[in-house]
Amino acid sequence: MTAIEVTDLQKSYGGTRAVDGVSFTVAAGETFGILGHNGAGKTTTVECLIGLRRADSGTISVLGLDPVRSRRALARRIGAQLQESELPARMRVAEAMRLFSAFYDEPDDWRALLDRWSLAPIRNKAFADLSGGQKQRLQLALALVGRPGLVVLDELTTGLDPVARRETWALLGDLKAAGTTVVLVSHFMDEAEELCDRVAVFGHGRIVALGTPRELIAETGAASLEDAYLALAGETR
Ligand SMILES: Nc1ncnc2c1ncn2[C@@H]1O[C@H](COP(=O)(O)OP(=O)(O)OP(=O)(O)O)[C@@H](O)[C@H]1O
Repeated sequence: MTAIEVTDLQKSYGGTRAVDGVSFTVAAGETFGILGHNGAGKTTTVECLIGLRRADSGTISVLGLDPVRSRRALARRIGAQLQESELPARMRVAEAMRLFSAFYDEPDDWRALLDRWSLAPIRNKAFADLSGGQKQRLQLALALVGRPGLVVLDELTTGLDPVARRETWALLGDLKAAGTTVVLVSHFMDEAEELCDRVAVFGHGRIVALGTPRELIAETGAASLEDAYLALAGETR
């Protein structure tokens, strides 16, 4: 089954072509990585996927829905952790979890999620007083509280310490085992190699390579996805 189908997506901001004819599909249960240099169009693409931005042209289907026309219906079925999303400064961790769980018909147990994401000890802290990594973990727990079938994670582990990063990988492994479809935007090639079934390498608003990490490594004759990425990225500059 196909979870996401994107065909010839185009999006410009004024004179800047952020996304310039991108097409890809993501199968249900797949972990799909979106890689690429700063400004390659990754965030714009995922924002179009979840209905936060309207594409100039092209078609997008997410869980069988048009993300712009069915934005509210889709919001109940997907979880998103985006770069730099903010909560009210004074909102406390537990309060945010309780509030978000109320948006969904069959939410996960938010108290259990606090434990799972090591947020229980800071449950009474205000959002403004959290460290960058704590904010990140909270955003992720909030993205999962509705038990979504699809999660979109933009720079999931940026700002996390090495231990928290590995813990997050393990939790993502659990999500995958539960059959959740994951779209993961990342600058970490070790993360993409470990977690993703397939990756798309973006360059200047286009997909310049798409395949399993193993395929991209074989195609470029590299020793790792990081080396394969550097070889591919060199071609896009
Ligand atoms: N709101 C905006 N207004 C104008 N230009 C924008 C806007 N958002 C993004 N852009 C431009 O669109 C292009 C693609 O940006 P986008 O954020 O999608 O890239 P990205 O691959 O996610 O980058 P990064 O890795 O730095 O997060 C860039 O040239 C960026 O400057």
